[in-house]
Amino acid sequence: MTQQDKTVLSVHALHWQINDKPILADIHFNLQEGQVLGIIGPNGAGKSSLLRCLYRYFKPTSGHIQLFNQNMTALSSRAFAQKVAVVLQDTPQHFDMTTRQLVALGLTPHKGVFDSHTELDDAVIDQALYKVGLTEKGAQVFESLSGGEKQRALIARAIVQDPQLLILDEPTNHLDIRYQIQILELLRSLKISVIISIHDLNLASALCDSLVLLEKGHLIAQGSPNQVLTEATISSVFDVCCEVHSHPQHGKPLICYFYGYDNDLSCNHDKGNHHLNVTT
Ligand SMILES: Nc1ncnc2c1ncn2[C@@H]1O[C@H](COP(=O)(O)OP(=O)(O)OP(=O)(O)O)[C@@H](O)[C@H]1O
Repeated sequence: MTQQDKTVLSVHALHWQINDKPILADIHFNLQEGQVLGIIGPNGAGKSSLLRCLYRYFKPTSGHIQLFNQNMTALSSRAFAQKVAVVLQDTPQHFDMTTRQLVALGLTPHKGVFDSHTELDDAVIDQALYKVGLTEKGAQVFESLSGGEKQRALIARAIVQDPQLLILDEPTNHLDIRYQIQILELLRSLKISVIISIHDLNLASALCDSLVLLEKGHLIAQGSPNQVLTEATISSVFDVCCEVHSHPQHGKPLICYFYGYDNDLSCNHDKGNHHLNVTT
């Protein structure tokens, strides 16, 4: 297989604007097969807008997105849904639907109009519920689940969809720390290509193969966590003081933040001696 064959998604010179207001400018990156790519950046940087372009909710103003070396816009909705699953932060309300019924919706793109529900379908749904730790919640009404349980149910639906590319907008939002780690490790274990937007930089460092850092709609850095998560870049883009160490377990960047932002602050990077110029 050539390197080009292994490129799942290729974004080139992507621009998106709305009401003449540029939101994304000249974004370009590639996603390789089986990799987890994290989209990071401050509030309003354009992470969700970029993902919306990738799952075809927004039409880019200009630029190209190729999925498996094919122009993404050329795919039918059904063909797209067979390849790409999406997990969003704000989901439409699914009144009266049980968790199991919601997860079963993931089968839809692979079913013909007259195909019936099979024992194998049930096994696939059981397996997905088990993977996200919701075996006991299958019969419960989806809307009555906690925020974190809903999030995990939506991930189970995406697993059932059996996509080649999974796009998730802040999948760890409602999750406690154990489930944040567990869900991201689960996504890695699926061995499919994944794009997630994520706020927690330490989680992004630990569990993403590569990162794309956005600021005000521009691509500031991309590459491995070691390449992107430097003290200078983090403090400039996120306007915080920090030190970056090597994580004792996996060796990737571990970011320690400094506190005291109520007043004027300054970071002294030159001396590697970060301090806040305030009394707290
Ligand atoms: N439909 C829209 N109409 C007008 N402005 C929009 C629209 N969608 C996004 N924007 C603007 O685009 C910018 C980027 O928003 P986006 O939601 O993509 O950022 P984000 O990085 O996901 O932010 P957050 O971390 O806060 O979720 C924001 O300034 C937002 O107000």
